[in-house]
Amino acid sequence: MTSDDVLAEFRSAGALLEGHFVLSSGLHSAVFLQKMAIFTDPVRTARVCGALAERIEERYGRVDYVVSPAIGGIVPGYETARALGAKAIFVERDPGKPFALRRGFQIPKGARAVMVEDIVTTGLSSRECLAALTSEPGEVVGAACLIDRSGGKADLGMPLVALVTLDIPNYPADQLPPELAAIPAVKPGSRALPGA
Ligand SMILES: O=P(O)(O)OC[C@H]1O[C@H](OP(=O)(O)OP(=O)(O)O)[C@H](O)[C@@H]1O
Ligand SMILES: O=C(O)c1cc(=O)[nH]c(=O)[nH]1
Ligand SMILES: [Mg+2]
Repeated sequence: MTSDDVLAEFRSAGALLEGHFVLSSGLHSAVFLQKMAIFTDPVRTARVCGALAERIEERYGRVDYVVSPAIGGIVPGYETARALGAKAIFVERDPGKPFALRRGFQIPKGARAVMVEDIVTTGLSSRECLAALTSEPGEVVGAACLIDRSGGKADLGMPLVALVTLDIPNYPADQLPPELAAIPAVKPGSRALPGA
């Protein structure tokens, strides 16, 4: 699947939104990739995650576990794990707490794990997910995502395989371009904003 094919999936699913969005990082953007519009369609999700699994296998070889950050990472993590023949687990957080593995999830000794994220913007959620895995007995061999919207600039401290790389502008709240400031902002994701 080429980048254009993946973007065509996002477009035809209605997942490419334009407006004024507050992202998980607190940055603002005129573009939002509403991945849930993809994940509500299991057949489309299998197509896209199957392509990601191929890239993961090419880059990292055998993968036993896929670990994803909740909520957005759970469905693509599961579907990518299915295509890889791996297990799927996720990290989640209690309000105000860091990501953690719960529910008896672990990466056992000798297992090779890949962190699968839906969208990477600043890489913050991915880094927080990886930080929750450092004391696991198994090895995290790399990271992957459907769309890296940082233009390849996000630093996860380990290799990142992206199905598509885009460079989409983001703005701090006090540096909005006038056309964005003129539109009321919405915050689609699950991370609480500071002070909320
Ligand atoms: O690279 P970053 O700057 O961290 O941004 C990307 C993150 O933002 C979204 O999660 P969000 O916290 O909005 O919640 P969700 O997973 O419930 O959609 C998305 O699922 C990524 O996890
Ligand atoms: O940075 C984010 O929070 C983010 C951006 C995006 O395009 N899609 C998404 O689900 N989250
Ligand atoms: Mg997320």
